Amino acid sequence: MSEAAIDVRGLRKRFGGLQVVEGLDLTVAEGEICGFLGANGSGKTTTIRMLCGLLKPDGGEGHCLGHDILREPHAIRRQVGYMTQRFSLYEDLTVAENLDFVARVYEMPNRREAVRRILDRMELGPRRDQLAGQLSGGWKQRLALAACVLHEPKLLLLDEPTAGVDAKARREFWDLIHDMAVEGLTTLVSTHYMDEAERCKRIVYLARGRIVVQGAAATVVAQSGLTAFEGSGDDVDRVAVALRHSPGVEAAAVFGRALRVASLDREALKRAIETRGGALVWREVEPRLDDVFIHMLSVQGKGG
Ligand SMILES: Nc1ncnc2c1ncn2[C@@H]1O[C@H](COP(=O)(O)OP(=O)(O)OP(=O)(O)O)[C@@H](O)[C@H]1O
Repeated sequence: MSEAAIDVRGLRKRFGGLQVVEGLDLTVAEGEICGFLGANGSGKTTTIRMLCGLLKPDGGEGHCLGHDILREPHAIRRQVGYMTQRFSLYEDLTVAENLDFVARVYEMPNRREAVRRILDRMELGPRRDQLAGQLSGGWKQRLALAACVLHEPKLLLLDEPTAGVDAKARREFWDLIHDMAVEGLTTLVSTHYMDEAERCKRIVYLARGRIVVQGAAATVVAQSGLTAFEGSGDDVDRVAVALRHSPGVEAAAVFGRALRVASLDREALKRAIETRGGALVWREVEPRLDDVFIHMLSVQGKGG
């Protein structure tokens, strides 16, 4: 069993009257890609900032990369690459100049070689002399990632790194994360995208500053207890409206000519389909990760 890169217990943080993180235990193994999920405001960013020593927890203890999170935040910061939601690049500097600047901040020996290596690694070489401000969203994120890993951190903390980036660029960004995991880099990444959650070895779901579910995506789905049905036909939108307000139906979503419904209450869901399922052709399907998250978000929304 590999050593844990992150191992914290009972983390707590309060802002004014708001308890944002409340007794959070988290272990992430070395080389693991761990997805951090949860509704807006559930405490993901706050946790990430406590882990990398940017924010002092009110309580709790533990280690990040073998360093005590309370006593050795500086040592942790040196070995962590942190990409914030609003990563700022110097738009009027070129790609290479931005990276050279970061290398200076980290006082890296042999800066020129380090920048050349990372440009190659991230396939940014052909864009090295382009102004950062003129890059597309996907390339900007890739440059931001390059800047985060330039000093060869052991842990990457990525806070919604691909928000607003197109599907191809997002997929390539994740390919890079997986390539680096092979070399032993640990990643904790917050995301609201289900396809990204499915690319993590393990996901951790946060609600009101506590972990409520964690495990491999397939395990989380299998343990959810949800039943899902799919109906197909011409009248899906009208049937969706009718079903959405039926007892026992937690979610009803239209995908093209298919209507997907899910519930924890199998019998109530079947009754709803029988009475309000219209002329659609219905079949039971496997629940998916998005069904599970919509379920958890609705439970939270109802104060559960
Ligand atoms: N410095 C701060 N001062 C006061 N309140 C804060 C501060 N930082 C965060 N909060 C509040 O703490 C709560 C949790 O915020 P946090 O950014 O950790 O959530 P999140 O899960 O990352 O959300 P999102 O998915 O929207 O990024 C929010 O209600 C936020 O407004």
